[in-house]
Amino acid sequence: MPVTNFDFKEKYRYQNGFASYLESEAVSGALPIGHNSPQKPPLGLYAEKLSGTAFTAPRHENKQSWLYRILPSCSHPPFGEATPAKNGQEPVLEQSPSKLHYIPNQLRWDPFDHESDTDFVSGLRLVAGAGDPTLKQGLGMYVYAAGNSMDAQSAFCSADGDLLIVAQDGVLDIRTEFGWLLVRPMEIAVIPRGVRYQVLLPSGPVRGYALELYQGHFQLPELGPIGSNGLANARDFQAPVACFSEDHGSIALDGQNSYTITAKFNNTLFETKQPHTPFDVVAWHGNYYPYKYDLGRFNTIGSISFDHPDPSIFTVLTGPSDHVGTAIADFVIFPPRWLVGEDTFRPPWYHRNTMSEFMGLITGAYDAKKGGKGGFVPGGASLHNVMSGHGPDATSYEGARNAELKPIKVGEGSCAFMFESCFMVGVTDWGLKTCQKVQEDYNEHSWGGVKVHWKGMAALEGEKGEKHLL
Ligand SMILES: O=C(O)Cc1cc(O)ccc1O
Ligand SMILES: [Fe+2]
Repeated sequence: MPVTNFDFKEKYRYQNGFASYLESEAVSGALPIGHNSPQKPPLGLYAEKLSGTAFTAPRHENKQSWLYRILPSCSHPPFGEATPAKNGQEPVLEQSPSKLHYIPNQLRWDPFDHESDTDFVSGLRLVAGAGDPTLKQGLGMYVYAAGNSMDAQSAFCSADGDLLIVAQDGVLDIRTEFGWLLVRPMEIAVIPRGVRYQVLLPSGPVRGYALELYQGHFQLPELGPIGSNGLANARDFQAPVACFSEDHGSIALDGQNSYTITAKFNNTLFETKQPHTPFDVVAWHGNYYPYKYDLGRFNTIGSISFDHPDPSIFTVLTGPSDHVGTAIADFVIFPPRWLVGEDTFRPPWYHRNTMSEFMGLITGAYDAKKGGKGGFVPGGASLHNVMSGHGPDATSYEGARNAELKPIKVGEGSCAFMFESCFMVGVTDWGLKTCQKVQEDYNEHSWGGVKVHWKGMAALEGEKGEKHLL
């Protein structure tokens, strides 16, 4: 049996702060003092650097960590093609632009099915995406559904990007090289490019959403005139503490290797087997590490006078492009909040956006869309691609148009979210057809009933006794 130190280490202790320079040692004395790579690192460990940016990236962007581990991560035979999952379920990752469907229609999905035969990796399904991980450009939008923990002797990693996981149903207990993250519904986690991890399901099946950012890293949005606090506060992000296992087998790469490492590389899965656990990091320091965040801690800001603000005020994390203010991907939430706007149509306005908007619902209902069968429901999704017109469904519009404008709290017990991207996204075959969740009557259901409120010129003339035509 692998010897672990879980029993005497508090498994769910975290270190707080966003993009902080952190350090953690599971055995005291494991971190070299004043050195990164001494001739003989303490306790017989290997020093290994994990870079999240080019070595020469400017200081304010530079991301890297030093890992002090029992064996270096290169100690494995070459990767080969991944063996098909035992249950025949395979992840859906295909993202070549020629295989994506670019369509101007508004799309909405019924809740994606729970799956019992999959684990987190085989249960990953690419729904939509843009760009190309080989060029470190673009993003992928996923849903996942898993009924099983990943094998205790396995790890997954992606060379394609940073994965932001939105837990919708069920708990993810994520073991990473840096330590453990427990991620419950209404929490998110970010696993940076390259970090090895294993997803366990302590309380049964899980379902959720994920966004892989092929380019750059997530950061907190600028706060501008909001000031120095608000939205997602840096101190509420939590990073793991070091936690390791001692099972290092024999160093020989002899074919008797028991630990499977699955690597996602250009949206293709590769696999190798090594005799030693990948979770052998005894200590680490740096600013490139996985983290989690409880969306309940979001400090929501809104209008206290009139008009519905842009949803950018709800940005939790942003993956910036090279063009200031234009995101490869924003992660935005719609948490419970007070609406007090005077003489204001309070739900989102009708609009067409140069950005694409993929939305999901973690729990509850969204104030611009009906729930219920055929509506926007938890575990489902919608996509309003570049310039696809959308807005409240007819019922929500009429309700808000006629509502008494007293202060009300919307979204009590609910949380929708949006992955907003500057790219036109293509939908996969799985997303459009195989999943069989696309709501054929989305347009009719939502906007088929929008009424004409325009009184007509004749009535206006009658009312005012003059022509309004210029
Ligand atoms: O389309 C949506 O429902 C998301 C959204 C919400 C909002 O408050 C303003 C703009 C917007 O795109
Ligand atoms: Fe929108």
